[in-house]
Amino acid sequence: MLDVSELLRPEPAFATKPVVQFRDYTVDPNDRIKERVRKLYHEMHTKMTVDFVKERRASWLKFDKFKATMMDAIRKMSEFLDESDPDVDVPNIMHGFQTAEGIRKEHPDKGWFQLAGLIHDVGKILHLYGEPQWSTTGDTFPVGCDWAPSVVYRETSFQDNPDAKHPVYSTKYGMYKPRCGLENVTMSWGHDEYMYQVLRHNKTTLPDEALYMIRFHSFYPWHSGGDYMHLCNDKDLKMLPWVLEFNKYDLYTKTDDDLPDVEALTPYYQKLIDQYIPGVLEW
Ligand SMILES: O[C@H]1[C@H](O)[C@@H](O)[C@H](O)[C@@H](O)[C@H]1O
Ligand SMILES: [Fe+2]
Ligand SMILES: [Fe+2]
Repeated sequence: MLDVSELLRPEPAFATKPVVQFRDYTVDPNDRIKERVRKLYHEMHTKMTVDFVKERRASWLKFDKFKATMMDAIRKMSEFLDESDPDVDVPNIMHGFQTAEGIRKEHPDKGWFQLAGLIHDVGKILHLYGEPQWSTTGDTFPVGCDWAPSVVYRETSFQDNPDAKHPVYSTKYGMYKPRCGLENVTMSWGHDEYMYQVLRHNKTTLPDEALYMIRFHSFYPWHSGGDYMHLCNDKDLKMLPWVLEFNKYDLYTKTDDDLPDVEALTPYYQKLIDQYIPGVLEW
């Protein structure tokens, strides 16, 4: 018999555990990691307003905070543990290399894709320079319009967000026009948008597909939830398959057990950095 679920989203052979065990956001007060995750999103969903995002963008998008090469920034991720992630309990540097190596195995010819895998979460360096975890990590969603049903903890964690009472922001389209395109949508502030903007500011030669994956990889309510399609234009729909291809490696290579040998892999990825985003960058 044909199993339709396999047609919809085939389970990748490389997944480090059964796919249903990833992204488990059920609530369990006795589970240390589940409580860590729930509390982080509660704070995010309470405080992530249009005004907050405007203010953070105005500050971070000056790129006057520090200077570092991409490899230095990657190495900094060994000091960072993502508290929003139910599937990872080791420093984030491991996850970057796991993602990149997963991509490299199946797309050996696409250096740009592998590099996108390595750097996609490096925007979390925000936290090492003062940004709280709740506005650095976690899934993203548009601000300035109603929160869609597939946002995690949608029913229980937005009650105290001031935008819930706003006459425009609380409506389906909010401050947006139908099919305005995601590039014209203001996303919740976090590591995706920051990394995308850092790459552009520093004139990366990575292709559009890579930039798009990086910018929207945490937008699960869209790429996996199927929500917010009313804000998408043709470009977004054309890019969606790339975001989903990226997501396979981002999510299913996560494991705390089989950790990559960062030193041994560094020379290979340094070459890709030299090709696509060389030198000292402004952050
Ligand atoms: O907890 C994770 C983590 O913060 C990831 O980096 C982000 O991309 C995911 O969307 C989120 O669920
Ligand atoms: Fe991420
Ligand atoms: Fe990631």
